[in-house]
Amino acid sequence: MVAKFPQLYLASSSPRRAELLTQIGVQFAVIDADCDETPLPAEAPRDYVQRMARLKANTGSAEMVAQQLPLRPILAADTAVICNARILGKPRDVHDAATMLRLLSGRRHQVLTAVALLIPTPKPQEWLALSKSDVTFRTLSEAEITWYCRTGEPLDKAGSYGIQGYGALFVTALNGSYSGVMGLPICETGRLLKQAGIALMLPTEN
Ligand SMILES: Cc1cn([C@H]2C[C@H](O)[C@@H](COP(=O)(O)OP(=O)(O)OP(=O)(O)O)O2)c(=O)[nH]c1=O
Repeated sequence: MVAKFPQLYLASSSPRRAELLTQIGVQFAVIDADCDETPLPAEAPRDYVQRMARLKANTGSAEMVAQQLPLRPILAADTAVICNARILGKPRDVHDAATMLRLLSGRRHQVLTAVALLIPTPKPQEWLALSKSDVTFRTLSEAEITWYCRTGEPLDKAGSYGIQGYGALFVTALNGSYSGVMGLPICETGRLLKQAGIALMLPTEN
């Protein structure tokens, strides 16, 4: 995504995040924010996603400086699935994906997405938001898990499913933010952008 006059940089390789940001009319350019996503020993899930979102935003900021790009706000996010107190990130391979799906089968889990917004100038500032959603899966058969893993959809997604894809076939209930589960909670992101003074194409308030 290359906007001619970007309002901000999206520090993310997630096509879903770019899609959701486009949905709300933000002009942005994508910047690299590759970092180590290993949770710390005994790290609480909400601390983990918030730390990751901030780390991605800071990595994006360092990249912006290294590439001598014009200084702009940097937005980043992190999504994790929490089930039985375990943090489920993206699977290592199809076997890992199948193990995660067996764990999620017939259960309710939580999806946490943290969003970080870094304003580099004139005075560096950081804003954070957290979206929490509960998602319930129906019971999945082994044949369904095998089929779903073969679609390739689980491989780049936290918890090994995409609510916006075939994964929706497994979801019996969602309490929270659909966009948050997909990787970028729109309402919370809009609020952060507004707090930071980044204009959205919304009607002006009197
Ligand atoms: C649960 C769920 C996750 N996901 C995705 C959102 C995120 O892209 C991904 C979680 O991994 P993240 O590490 O949050 O993000 P990412 O590695 O894809 O991208 P980046 O760090 O560069 O921003 O899982 C869905 O697309 N649908 C879903 O239903």
